[in-house]
Amino acid sequence: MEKLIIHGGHELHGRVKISGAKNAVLPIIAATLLAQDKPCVLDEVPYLNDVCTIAEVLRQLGAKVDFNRQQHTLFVDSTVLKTVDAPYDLVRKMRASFVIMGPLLARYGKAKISMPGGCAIGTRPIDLHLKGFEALGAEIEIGHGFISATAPNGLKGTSIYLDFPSVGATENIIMAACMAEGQTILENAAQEPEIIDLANFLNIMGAKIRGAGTNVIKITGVPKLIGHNYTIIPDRIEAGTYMVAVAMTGGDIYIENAISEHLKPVIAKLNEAGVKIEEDIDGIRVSCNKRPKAIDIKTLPYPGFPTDMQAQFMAMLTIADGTGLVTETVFENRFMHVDELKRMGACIKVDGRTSIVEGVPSLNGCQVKATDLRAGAAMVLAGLVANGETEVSYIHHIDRGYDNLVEKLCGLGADICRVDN
Ligand SMILES: CC(=O)N[C@H]1[C@@H](OP(=O)(O)OP(=O)(O)OC[C@H]2O[C@@H](n3ccc(=O)[nH]c3=O)[C@H](O)[C@@H]2O)O[C@H](CO)[C@@H](O)[C@@H]1O
Ligand SMILES: C=C(OP(=O)(O)O)C(=O)O
Repeated sequence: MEKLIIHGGHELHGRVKISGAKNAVLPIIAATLLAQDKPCVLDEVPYLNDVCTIAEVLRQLGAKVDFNRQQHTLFVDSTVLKTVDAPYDLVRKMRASFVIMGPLLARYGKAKISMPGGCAIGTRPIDLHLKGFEALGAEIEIGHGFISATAPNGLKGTSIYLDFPSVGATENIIMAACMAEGQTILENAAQEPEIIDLANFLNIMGAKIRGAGTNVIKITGVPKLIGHNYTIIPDRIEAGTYMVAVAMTGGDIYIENAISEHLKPVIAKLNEAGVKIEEDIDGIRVSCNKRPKAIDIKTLPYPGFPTDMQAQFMAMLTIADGTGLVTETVFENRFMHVDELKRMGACIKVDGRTSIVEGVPSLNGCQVKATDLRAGAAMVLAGLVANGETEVSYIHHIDRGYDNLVEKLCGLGADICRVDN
């Protein structure tokens, strides 16, 4: 089993370049399934386990997929597919692969996908995706671990109100509606930058989508989409993770590619904690020369504070000056990092959806595990400031979402390596 070994206590200095966004590239790779003519070439594709998994899902459907890891490009030719069935062994590896249902349904009027199931951070139902498909005229059947959707006469545009601004449901419904007859109006839609990136890609392929990035998205169906090249936006959560790293270790780094517009709540909260942040068009400079101040955070859908930054901020609060409250409203079980942080000497009490984090002067390195992707990032951050050695296991979770983490942190002066034993 691979592990990360970290020796804490090094300030971070230098430059780090942010990779393409995991949560943008995954639905965009799914969207390539809509291209009936011409292949797509995606640029700034991060090398992540999740990208490899969805690429494999597309290969199983019959697409030709070639991932050039060095160039960060992904070639996808989905013009001819051989099946619309996605098997359990791949979908279970990554919930986000369920986002292929919308494009398959739009293009073929049918799709059969293994139930994605829950994951460590919550039960993560897909009822909103399915209600959207049904509103567009699809019939849904669930049985034997699979979800089948059929629309033999094609999908028809309609009005859909999402009970919650689900990111995945917004993406799946946009893609399903792209080739539906007439107009679809999606209300209470998710507004994340990754939704805008998906809509931009679909529009370049010939779709007619307006309003992405607001809570009302209008999609006018078109008969056909054509493959195109596209560059993925930088990963705001990766950028935010490096920002918190400096807040914890001290130092001064420049984060190339980071888009401050996408990081407003993260920047506001770091400012409140006393971290210095300077924004320009090429990136963000972050510096810190004292212990961060305790702050309160509450996760919310975009443009609120991102749940995918909650664990990293909690790691920061464990060594902050004062007591901070962390309230998680998006996922019901996203506090698994608490027990791991406590192993390192953190002082945290959980009360329902809120954690009360009393900052301690220092953490102590020990053996901990990555219980999910961002919890794993939080353990790495804690290890960067802890006394002595921290060993983080179950790092396959971290490899789902951080491109070249070890190399990037070493480049900033951290003492971290990957070992296999
Ligand atoms: C690949 C990807 O983009 N993943 C992101 C996406 O996940 P994902 O798209 O799964 O997140 P959603 O926005 O759908 O989920 C948010 C909440 O809505 C609930 N829900 C969702 C769908 C549904 O049909 N029914 C339902 O009840 C979920 O259980 C959860 O409690 O957005 C999350 C919220 O910002 C992020 O943490 C994930 O990193
Ligand atoms: C929860 C996350 O991702 P996913 O939806 O892919 O599990 C995440 O990126 O933190």
